[in-house]
Amino acid sequence: MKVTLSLEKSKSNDLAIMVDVLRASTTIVAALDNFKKILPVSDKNLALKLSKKMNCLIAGERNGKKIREFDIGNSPIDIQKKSGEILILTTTNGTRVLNQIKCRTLIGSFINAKSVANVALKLANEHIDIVMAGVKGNFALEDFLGAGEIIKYMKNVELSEYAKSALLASMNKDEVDKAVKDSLSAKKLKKLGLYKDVEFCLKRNISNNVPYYNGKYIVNLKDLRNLGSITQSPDRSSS
Ligand SMILES: O=C(O)[C@H](CS(=O)(=O)O)OP(=O)(O)O
Ligand SMILES: [Mg+2]
Repeated sequence: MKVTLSLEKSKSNDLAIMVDVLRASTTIVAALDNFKKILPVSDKNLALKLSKKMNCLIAGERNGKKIREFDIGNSPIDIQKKSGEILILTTTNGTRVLNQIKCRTLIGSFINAKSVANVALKLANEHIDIVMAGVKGNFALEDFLGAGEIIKYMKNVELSEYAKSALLASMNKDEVDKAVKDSLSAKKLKKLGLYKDVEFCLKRNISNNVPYYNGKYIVNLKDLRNLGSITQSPDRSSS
């Protein structure tokens, strides 16, 4: 099994794991405790229109700040106080990057690293590409270290040098925590009074949820019973 690392766009036709530690991936993992499925939307006006038409909760932000007309922002802590059938979500990077990936896609973070690694190894045929969301096309340290945390749980795989670098960089938990807390994304969230989200996003393996994006919705694969239905890449021609 080959494991590679990319920024924004995926190099795999087999399986991708999208990582957006601060905060979209963490919010998506946390939201699946109380929502059946999540509709990731890239455009905020479309998201608002859909939420009215489908009469469901809408969450999202731009540049870290809650979008004014939305019910909540992109906080993994706040989303745990809500529940429902469908959640509509749009964020600055994570949902946009998700909609650009054409192969089967899981969503990973620090809070579900072990579970997403295990499911990825069961689902992939030969190539897992971990796709860092980054920030508006730029490298984001927290996504690199989050990818490394996931790779930690992938034994007997062939790592690219990029993937190996992420693994090496994520070995020391205290150093990882300090680096993420000092990251540009974390500093932005701290300025917005959202530092508690940063601390939450650094918790290790508090969730077994494994979000899977089927080209329309994000659903939870945690009990593995659904695996049989997703052996092939979804048809994303319409998205
Ligand atoms: O909502 C977030 O924490 C970030 C905002 S920004 O990228 O730091 O401006 O968005 P996300 O899509 O979760 O990376
Ligand atoms: Mg981010």
